[in-house]
Amino acid sequence: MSKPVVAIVGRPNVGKSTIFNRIVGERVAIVEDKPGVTRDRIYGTGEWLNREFHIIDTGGIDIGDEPIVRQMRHQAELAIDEADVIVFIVDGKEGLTGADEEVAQMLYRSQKPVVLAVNKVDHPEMLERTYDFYSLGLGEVFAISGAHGRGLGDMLDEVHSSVPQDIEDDYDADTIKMSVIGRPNVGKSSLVNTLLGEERVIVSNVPGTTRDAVDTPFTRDDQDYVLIDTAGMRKRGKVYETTEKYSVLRALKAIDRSDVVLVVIDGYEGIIEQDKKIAGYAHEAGRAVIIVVNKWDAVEKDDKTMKRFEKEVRESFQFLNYAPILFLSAKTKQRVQHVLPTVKEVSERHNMRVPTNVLNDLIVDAVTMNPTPTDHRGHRLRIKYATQVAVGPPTFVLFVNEPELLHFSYERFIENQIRETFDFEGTPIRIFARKKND
Ligand SMILES: Nc1nc2c(ncn2[C@@H]2O[C@H](COP(=O)(O)OP(=O)(O)OP(=O)(O)O)[C@@H](O)[C@H]2O)c(=O)[nH]1
Ligand SMILES: Nc1nc2c(ncn2[C@@H]2O[C@H](COP(=O)(O)OP(=O)(O)OP(=O)(O)O)[C@@H](O)[C@H]2O)c(=O)[nH]1
Repeated sequence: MSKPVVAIVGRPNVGKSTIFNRIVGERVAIVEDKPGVTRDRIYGTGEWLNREFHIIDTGGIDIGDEPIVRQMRHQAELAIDEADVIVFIVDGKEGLTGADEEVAQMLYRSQKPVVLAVNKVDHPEMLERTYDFYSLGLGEVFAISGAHGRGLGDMLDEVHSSVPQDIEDDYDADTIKMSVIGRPNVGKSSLVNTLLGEERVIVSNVPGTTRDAVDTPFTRDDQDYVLIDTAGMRKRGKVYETTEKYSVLRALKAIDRSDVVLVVIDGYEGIIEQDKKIAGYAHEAGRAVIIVVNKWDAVEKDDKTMKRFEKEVRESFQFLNYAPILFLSAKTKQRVQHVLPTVKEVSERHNMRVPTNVLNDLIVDAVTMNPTPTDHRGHRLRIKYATQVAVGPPTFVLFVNEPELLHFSYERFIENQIRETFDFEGTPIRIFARKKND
């Protein structure tokens, strides 16, 4: 199920980041605990009434040195193009401004669902400051205080009920949904074109999903695939589309709807921080991942170049240690024929199930080899049994005496044991501990 996208817009200083942090706060902290994964403060994941959503603070998208009103216009455009629901924040302390009115008109015309929130209403006696904002014509006005966390629940209820019903994907379960992501200019469009132009690929004209994205379904060797959001790669010439932060947003949305993600890096230019960030999202989302080193034709090579680059990839993307690496050239088509078979393989592993008895034998052996940790009180982790509870990605639950005793390093050890026994190349694995009393 794909997550709806909620965008926050509003003038500088109205409290967008404060509200963003309130909504994603704890989750960001959890994510940052994991090694190798970097997060910025503009995209986050929130959850309300059991539904997860992406949230973007458009104020953090750097749109260049422009007068405020123009920047706001770009931010609103971006929100209108990309979001399923827009949260428009205004400042109850300052009151209604001309810039607010201009943005309100754009949002109104877009016909996207808009939730209007008046921030900095820190005390009930300030409620009357919200009345002016009804004149914006956006319906209900939610009084909130980002600083005190007041009113956010009602606001999120409204966000929740404003999510359009038709954003689910409707591909059949056997179709492999894949996307090609990466920073600008690494060759994503070229790779897609080469893949689709390959012999024996039958591209169908079926339009994509109910969303604004344009997907490309095709068939190869009797396997149905769909390339998610290939139109998203087109440059549409809007100011914000050239910014780095925007390309992250596109990637996020595509990742969300995919089973398998091809993370493209530029073999000629090398790896930069932005590549890691984009790859980090694919990993966190639990998708199968293939690392594609493109433009390999342009690299001056000796017999060690590939090994050296591979080492660099492994060091830069430690959290993706399970991902196969393909060196290829979208331009000369060299080794592009390996892409779809690899996509199919990793997709199968992403959906692989391990029999419970085999899994438990493995755990017993693992514990014999490397005893479970104890804490400072001498309490030892005891794993009573394990079971696989989900696929896509394979997810295992260990039933234990005290879940807190399962530390990252032991979890990693168990993961490695699972990987040594079963071929899970290409897919992340999740392991959770649950308390089980005797
Ligand atoms: N009194 C009051 N102040 C708030 C509230 N929410 C945010 N502020 C303050 O307003 C100022 C701006 O908050 P930010 O969250 O940085 O605002 P922003 O809209 O993200 O600002 P930009 O990053 O410039 O776009 C800060 O000084 C906050 O402490 C609130 O609910 N009440
Ligand atoms: N030498 C070489 N050049 C390539 C290869 N693939 C793409 N290019 C070139 O790299 C440039 C960018 O290619 P695109 O396919 O537009 O890259 P993109 O990642 O889709 O770029 P954005 O749309 O900006 O995100 C173009 O000039 C391509 O011709 C390759 O395999 N080898």
